Amino acid sequence: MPRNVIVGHDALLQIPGIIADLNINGPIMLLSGDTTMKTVGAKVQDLLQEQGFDLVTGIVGRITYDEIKRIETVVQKAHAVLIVAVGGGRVIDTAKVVSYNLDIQFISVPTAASHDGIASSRASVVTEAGNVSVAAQPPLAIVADTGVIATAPHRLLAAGCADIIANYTAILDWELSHRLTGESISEYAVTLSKITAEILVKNANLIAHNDETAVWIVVKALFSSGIAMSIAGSSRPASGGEHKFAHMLERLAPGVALHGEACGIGTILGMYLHGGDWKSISQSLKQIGAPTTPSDLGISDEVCVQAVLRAREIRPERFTIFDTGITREAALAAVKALYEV
Ligand SMILES: NC(=O)C1=CN([C@@H]2O[C@H](COP(=O)(O)OP(=O)(O)OC[C@H]3O[C@@H](n4cnc5c(N)ncnc54)[C@H](OP(=O)(O)O)[C@@H]3O)[C@@H](O)[C@H]2O)C=CC1
Ligand SMILES: O=C(CO)COP(=O)(O)O
Ligand SMILES: [Zn+2]
Repeated sequence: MPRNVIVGHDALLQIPGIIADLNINGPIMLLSGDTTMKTVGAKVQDLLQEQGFDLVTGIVGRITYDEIKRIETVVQKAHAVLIVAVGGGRVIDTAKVVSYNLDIQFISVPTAASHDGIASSRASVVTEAGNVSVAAQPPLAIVADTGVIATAPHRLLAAGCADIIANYTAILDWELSHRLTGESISEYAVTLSKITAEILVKNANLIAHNDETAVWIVVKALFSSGIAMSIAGSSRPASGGEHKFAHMLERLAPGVALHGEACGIGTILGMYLHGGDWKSISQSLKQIGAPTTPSDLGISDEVCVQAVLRAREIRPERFTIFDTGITREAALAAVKALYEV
């Protein structure tokens, strides 16, 4: 669990103080993304350098095992003793794995409320066989500056909400697997994951505004969902069939959707296949401003059908509704239903 969680306006200003309290003895590695390095990354760099910290910077690319190895080498060459990760989910996940492998601490500084990996002890790594969920280091501290995050495009905030709404089907899938395959389940993780999604949906009208209140609500939900994953010791409470669909969609149509956007569509499909209230999932996503159909993403229905049919190829050991022998006709019907709301 993170030791320090700071969420609020101008939270970035507290980073030097947090690091000073650690009494570290050695350089700090600041990791960021291509875009975020030029804005928030540069701001954090200035703040730390003004306080005299010895700083090395690095840009993180696509999160693959090769990229993780590359960053590990950079961190080792710099003799860095702490990582400060400033960026979206990709940057934070990379820092989590690198710090775990090198046994050093890291601080999570999300620049967008776009994913629930802000606090979790898991990371999602892209491999040839699809995304794998690996054990990683939870952050020592989380610094979420609501002022900064509110300036990110609304698309990112909506994607974060969709990543939380995915908890509904992630839990249904986990319970299904518990009943059918005897997979062990954690009542605490299930309850926290469900409540997180419910609170978020209850506040959907506030989130549509994209102001600091909205960011505050979403960041708290992302944090809470990450803790559910840490309790479970796996991403199960927040990642079921809808995530397998999303990871397959990313493979079939790379870069067309943000992670959370693909998960949101996967959640409607998963809920439809479970026979649950998929229309209300779709309505909540629409209210928040997240995409709900393939055409919203600018892809064909057929790609979406293929992602439904091939979702079971991702992490086959994780049993979900997408692993129950879905026919092409059923997949077509599910994708068609996306346009009904
Ligand atoms: N470990 C876990 O439990 C979880 C992990 N994930 C993982 O997280 C990733 C998804 O996270 P997501 O954040 O959507 O993806 P990215 O980290 O790829 O970020 C998406 C885009 O948003 C940009 N961005 C970030 N912040 C800002 C900002 N303030 N202003 C403008 N642009 C910004 C990034 O720029 P830049 O070029 O700087 O990167 C990037 O281009 C996936 O890899 C997913 O698997 C998701 C959920 C849970
Ligand atoms: O994205 C996640 C939860 O939102 C977890 O990632 P995985 O699907 O890779 O386990
Ligand atoms: Zn996710």
